Amino acid sequence: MKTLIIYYSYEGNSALVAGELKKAAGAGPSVCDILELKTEDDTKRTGFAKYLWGGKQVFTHKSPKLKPYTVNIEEYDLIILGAPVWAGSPAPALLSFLGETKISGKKLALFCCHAGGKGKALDKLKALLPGNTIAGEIDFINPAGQDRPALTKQIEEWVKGL
Ligand SMILES: Cc1cc2nc3c(=O)[nH]c(=O)nc-3n(C[C@H](O)[C@H](O)[C@H](O)COP(=O)(O)O)c2cc1C
Repeated sequence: MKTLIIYYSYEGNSALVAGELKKAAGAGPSVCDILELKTEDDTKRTGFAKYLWGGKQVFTHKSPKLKPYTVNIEEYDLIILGAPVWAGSPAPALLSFLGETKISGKKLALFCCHAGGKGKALDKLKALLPGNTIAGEIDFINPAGQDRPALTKQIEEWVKGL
């Protein structure tokens, strides 16, 4: 089984989940690669400016330019896609990736991180991935602030079911 995790994280929560997923999906003989999406503009904003800047991207459908990456989707049996929720949608950086890289006929699993209001983020993500099989979806409430062993266990269980 060869798995690829593709994720974007602005504040580390989705990165934490991706790291735990890699440990779980890469256990034993399985192989798990990881692709972190990074935006050209990697300025760290805080407070109200952060929500204004991020929310504007969502509402104007302006997906940011990504830093160069290489990926060969066809190599993988399972692709896990994840991002934080921004204004009820997947963070635009993940949408930039999906606009550039066609994923079709694959087995996928989706995750998102949020602060308690995931809205329809995972449904919106699924709508962008027609022609694939969605094997699982899961969401986490700011996991960086939660009990780590419980998170690890939850992720191991989820990965087993994919
Ligand atoms: C621009 C912006 C918009 C956000 N919108 C939402 C939202 O609609 N609902 C929610 O529950 N959390 C929202 N959040 C909080 C993040 O989804 C949450 O903290 C998540 O765990 C961050 O993941 P990350 O650390 O991987 O970036 C927003 C955060 C930002 C920066």
